[in-house]
Amino acid sequence: MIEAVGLTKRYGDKTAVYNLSFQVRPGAVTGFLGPNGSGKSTTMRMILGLDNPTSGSVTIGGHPYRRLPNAPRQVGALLDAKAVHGGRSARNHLLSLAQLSGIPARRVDEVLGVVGLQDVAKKRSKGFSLGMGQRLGIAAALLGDPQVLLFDEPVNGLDPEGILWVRNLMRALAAEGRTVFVSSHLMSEMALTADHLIVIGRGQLLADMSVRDFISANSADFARVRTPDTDPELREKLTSALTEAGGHVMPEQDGALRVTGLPLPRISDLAHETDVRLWELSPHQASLEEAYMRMTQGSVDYRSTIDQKAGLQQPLPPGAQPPMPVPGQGQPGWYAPPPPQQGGQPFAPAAYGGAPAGAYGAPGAGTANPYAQQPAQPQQPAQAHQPAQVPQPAQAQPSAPVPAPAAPAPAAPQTPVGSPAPQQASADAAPAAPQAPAAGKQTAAADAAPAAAAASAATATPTQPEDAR
Ligand SMILES: Nc1ncnc2c1ncn2[C@@H]1O[C@H](COP(=O)(O)OP(=O)(O)OP(=O)(O)O)[C@@H](O)[C@H]1O
Repeated sequence: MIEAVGLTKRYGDKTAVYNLSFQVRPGAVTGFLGPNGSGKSTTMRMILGLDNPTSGSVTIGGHPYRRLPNAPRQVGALLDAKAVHGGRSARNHLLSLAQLSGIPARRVDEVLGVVGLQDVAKKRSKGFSLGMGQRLGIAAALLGDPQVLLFDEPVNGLDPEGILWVRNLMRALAAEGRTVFVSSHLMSEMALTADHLIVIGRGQLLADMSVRDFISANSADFARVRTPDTDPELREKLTSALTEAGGHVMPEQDGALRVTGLPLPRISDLAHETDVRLWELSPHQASLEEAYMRMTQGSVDYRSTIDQKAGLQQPLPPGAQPPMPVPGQGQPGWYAPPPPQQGGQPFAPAAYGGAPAGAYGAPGAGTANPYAQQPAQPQQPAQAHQPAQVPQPAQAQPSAPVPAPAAPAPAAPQTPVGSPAPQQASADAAPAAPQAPAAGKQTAAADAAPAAAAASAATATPTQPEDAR
């Protein structure tokens, strides 16, 4: 179990993490969510002993990482997949990590197979795509068969098959009783992968609850009502009747109505009484993304502005109107989930069918390796959001966001890990790191542990303390 108590980290006058307390329990996938710059990576680095807390503490199995007996064999992590020595082959990279911790070479080949890189094992990693690099980082995290795993944006750059594979991997690892802590900006993915969520905003805890509770607490159920497209008057008539009855009606871009405040039978009765035919009346629960937007909208530091294209466009002629928003492409200030079955509601994992095969439940074991033919297409990680709004009044948040500290310093943190390799300073630290971090990837944290990279991936020790689980 990972336990943070009053964890605070300041960089000069920038408070990256403030008074954060939470537990990450074994046997579940715990998602770690928060807007850009909210402190997720900083928190993970403190968990791994790469940054010292300004105050508070964080332990794994009751010990700070640096005092964990044989830490590399208990904790695996993927923090920065790009931080590898590009001149080394994937196999040699893993081999060097394995040798540090006495892991047999055959384990290297095992994890290469688990992540689907066996066919490119001898290729230099500098030629790897983003997704292939992520797979290599995940392989390094798995190398030691650790009980505690941390993944910072593990699906970044993975293709759909890779995303599905990571989802199954995380769930399989948790099902084996391991502690799995994973950050992601992909809400739809988190909804399918995580059991529990820890949400932070501006370094402070916003929520610590199950995914189901999080969605219930931060969204309102609503009904979707559609009247015949052929008769717009019916829509107006029904809107008036529903509003008079105390309902809250919002038009959706495709012409349907989103109704809150009235139960479905009442909506049906009102439609009947006003002689309005319905083409649809369906119950809906908001998605995790919508609930997340609602919770974190007050904690977003970096927001897009409208691109005015100053001096680059002809002004509109007098009397001309700017183009209307295109249905389905969104419009500022309005966030409506897509219609059901088109991404608005998470697909049930069972929909993917079939038990995953292979180690850690990796699907497609034994199938052709896509990397032997062509690299994976990187995909956009987090989307740049317009400030999202949902048509419900904001819910009370469990805690107020941290008062905005000093001017934003969006410098991305760098980690010295090429593998999961958190550094270790204790006397029982693993030998010095065999890998030279990629250029520019040296630790930026002045208080990072001295170099003695303990590959987070190391063989499982038969004497792992139970409390490390
Ligand atoms: N070494 C550092 N020195 C100074 N400021 C830092 C350092 N590391 C992080 N910060 C700042 O701390 C804040 C939290 O950063 P962090 O990288 O932990 O956020 P994050 O939630 O991981 O963001 P993202 O989702 O964009 O990866 C940011 O404002 C960042 O600029």
